[in-house]
Amino acid sequence: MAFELLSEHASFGGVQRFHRHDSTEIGLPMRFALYLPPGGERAAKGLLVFLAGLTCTEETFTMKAGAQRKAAELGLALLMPDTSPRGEAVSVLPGATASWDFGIAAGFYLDATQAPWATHWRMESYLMKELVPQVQAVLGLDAARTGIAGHSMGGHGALTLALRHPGTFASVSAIAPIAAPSRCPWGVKAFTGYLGEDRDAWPAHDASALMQAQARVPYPGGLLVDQGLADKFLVEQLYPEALESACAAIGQPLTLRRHDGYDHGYYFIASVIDDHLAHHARQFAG
Ligand SMILES: N[C@@H](CCC(=O)N[C@@H](CS)C(=O)NCC(=O)O)C(=O)O
Repeated sequence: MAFELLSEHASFGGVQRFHRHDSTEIGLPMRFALYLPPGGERAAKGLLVFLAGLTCTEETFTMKAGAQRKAAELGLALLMPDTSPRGEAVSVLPGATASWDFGIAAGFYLDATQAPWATHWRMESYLMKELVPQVQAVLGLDAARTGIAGHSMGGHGALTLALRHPGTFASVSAIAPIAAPSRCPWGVKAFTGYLGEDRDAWPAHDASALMQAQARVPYPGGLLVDQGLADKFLVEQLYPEALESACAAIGQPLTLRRHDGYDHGYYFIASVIDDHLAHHARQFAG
């Protein structure tokens, strides 16, 4: 595997790196960010994959969440992938750049089945078969020390990938996730475009529907979800209550914290990120 190094920056005794690599699954070069705690690759006690939301790149969470301080303290590596394929080959596709909630920067962490997206919009296979295993190999870490988290569209990604790939992650958490995409405008637009109009294909990528369908408790160590109550997307797009009732129905422990006054943005993420890192580190240690 070849990760081209684009830049690196000392950070809290560790190093923040930005990389590019040729992705086989996407069929294009992809960028990602990787934080290594003090001691470097082989010193990391765990890996947290953090998936960002609509309009974001691999830089957004990396630069705005302030997660490196706590990651250094806990000895965690952080992997921040990009949110979709990019570049000339895909920006020419009709609809790829017309809106901020579909196409580029809106990959929804799934493999599209519909033309023209199915060729490159393969974010699930990219993460699960390519990027995460390659980074785990570099760090010498396995599933027992790998967690996944995300914000908004990335919260949807974290929850759905954790439920669709049992045994791949030790822990999962989300901040303001799109918890029931089949019933919100962002999700309906993305699923219609990427998965097609036949709604039978949608529940397999809907966190609340997936949770409801689990035969046994998938994450006995518990899920952590934070949601701001001044989030302008809460009522129309996020549906944390759907995830809450699905977890209750199958007995999945869930800590869903609702925070007065916090909006959808990175000031909220920065306010709760330390708790998310601690949530994952606790489960790696166990
Ligand atoms: N562009 C949208 C907002 C999109 C948005 O809030 N994106 C979230 C994820 S869903 C985000 O993290 N944006 C990047 C940022 O805040 O830096 C709007 O005009 O309302």
